[in-house]
Amino acid sequence: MLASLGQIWRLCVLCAWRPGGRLGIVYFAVVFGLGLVGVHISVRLIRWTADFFNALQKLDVDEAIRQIGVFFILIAISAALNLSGTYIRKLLQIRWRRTLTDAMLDHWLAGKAFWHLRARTEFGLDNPDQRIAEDCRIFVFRLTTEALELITNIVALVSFVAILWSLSTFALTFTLFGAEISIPRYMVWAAPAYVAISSGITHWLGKPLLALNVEQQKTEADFRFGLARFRQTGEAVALAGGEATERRIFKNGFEAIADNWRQLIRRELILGMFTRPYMQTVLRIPLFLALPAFLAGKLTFGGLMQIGSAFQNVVTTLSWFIFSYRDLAELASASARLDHFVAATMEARAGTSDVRIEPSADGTLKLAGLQLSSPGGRPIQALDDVVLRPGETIWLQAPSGFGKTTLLRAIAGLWRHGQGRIERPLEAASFLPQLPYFPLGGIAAATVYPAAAETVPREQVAEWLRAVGLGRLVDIADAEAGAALAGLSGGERQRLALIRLVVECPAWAFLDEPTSALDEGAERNLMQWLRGELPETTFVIVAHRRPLGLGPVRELCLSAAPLAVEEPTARTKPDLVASPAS
Ligand SMILES: Nc1ncnc2c1ncn2[C@@H]1O[C@H](COP(=O)(O)OP(=O)(O)OP(=O)(O)O)[C@@H](O)[C@H]1O
Repeated sequence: MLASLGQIWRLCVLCAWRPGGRLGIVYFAVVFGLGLVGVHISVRLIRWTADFFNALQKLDVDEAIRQIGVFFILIAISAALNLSGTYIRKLLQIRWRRTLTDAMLDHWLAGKAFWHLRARTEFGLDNPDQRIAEDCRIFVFRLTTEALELITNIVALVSFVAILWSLSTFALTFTLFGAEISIPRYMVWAAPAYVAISSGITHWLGKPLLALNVEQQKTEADFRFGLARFRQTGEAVALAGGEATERRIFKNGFEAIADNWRQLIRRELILGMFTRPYMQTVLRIPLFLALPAFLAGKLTFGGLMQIGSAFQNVVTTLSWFIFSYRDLAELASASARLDHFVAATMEARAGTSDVRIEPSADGTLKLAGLQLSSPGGRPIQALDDVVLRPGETIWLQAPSGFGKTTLLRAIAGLWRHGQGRIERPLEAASFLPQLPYFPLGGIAAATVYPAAAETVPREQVAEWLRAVGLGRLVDIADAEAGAALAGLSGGERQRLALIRLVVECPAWAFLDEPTSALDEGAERNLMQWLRGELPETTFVIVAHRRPLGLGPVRELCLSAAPLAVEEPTARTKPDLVASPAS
């Protein structure tokens, strides 16, 4: 309980104290103010109940008609308050959802936490995308609804108890085991006692809902992610004929949803078996309790209805916890997931590493004592100390799985597992991964990524596209690129991605198998064009064959780390072969 309150508080600070979120506090105050006026109207309605029923008892037609008019005015005000309160609350919800989503995106992107969190194993974080999209929505929606109701209910409770106190002047007198017992103002004590017992039962019955809600959100997100991933990898599945396997995976994913759902609805049913009759009886109980006083002539008919109405309001207000239990459980589970998300991103960012990255004083790239390993500690690659000088073109080669990509990740500052020192020039470096990423948007946006499409002149983009043999994309450079990009061959994608280097114009470019899908002629032409565009750039290229078209190449050969590759012929001694420039 205290842990949940702490989580909710931390998230509230994220919503309300960020730029754009503070105005939400004003909205919150306005909705709260409207809620207070609403409480006042409810109090007035209790008095109206007495006036109206007393007029009926006295058969006073004029007064009864006047009270009907008063009733409609009160209801009209109440409806206006309710509608305007709901409208402003929704404005508040979108505002705080935006600030909370911004905060979560900041946490996810800062310090490349998203990269460290990409596998759920290391930090135990599942579906970060769902936490940002869905849990932020649930949290803000539930928070603004439940918190406002809670505060308004507390104020309302004070008002209604005061009325009940002033009306319950009579005592309940009865005989128990020969002793006469009298409980003064028993209507006032009956209400909290009734609700306290009921709340205890509700909490006892509904407690498992919290864990079940968390699990439900996780299974739903896993299923959705599986479908989205399938959409992206459809071609591989179609070619492999993997539909039956995919079907089985989806079936298992949905079974996990359905299994948890069954447990959830069973638990809700058990809770409902208590809360449903409670909701229905709560409106009748006060009449039964006040009946002795009415029959003894201590209350008028109007007084009976008024006290019944006051009691109902007290009990309904006190019962907020019971009625809202399911929603509160949802708020608590969304808070727990978001809080865990924030903690995991902070932990991922703060993670220390024995692979030290330091600025290089002389513009060279130095690797010293570098031994990278897998997250589990298995040595991956071995490399003797080496110095790479500006202006060189370096070909980094080794058999598959020896750790070439991992080395580039370490140089980029992403890979933390292992030890050693990397001295890097401070100037901008560009990294091109094996599978280039294409963002949503037009061809132009995909071409100049990560720069924004608007920052590069259209004619320039067209010129580059023609230069790499993709002139046919020029006419649709601004159109939605989805279909056109899906139709690009592997080699065409690599050509498109290489344009990005020209946009960035880096001092150092680290390329991971940039031309693996191109024939030698196309590779030579493309790389000659690239060298012409980037005469000063130092290229470090991971490839299985000697890069063409970039002039003299220095070859670095990565060797297997001890026990890194389970082959009978694997070398056990690290060795580095640096051939002279050729
Ligand atoms: N996140 C990870 N967790 C565990 N092992 C990993 C992880 N990433 C890479 N590895 C392992 O590290 C080793 C080196 O992988 P890497 O991708 O660097 O090889 P590579 O030389 O680039 O291979 P290829 O030429 O096939 O692309 C492999 O055995 C791989 O399974």
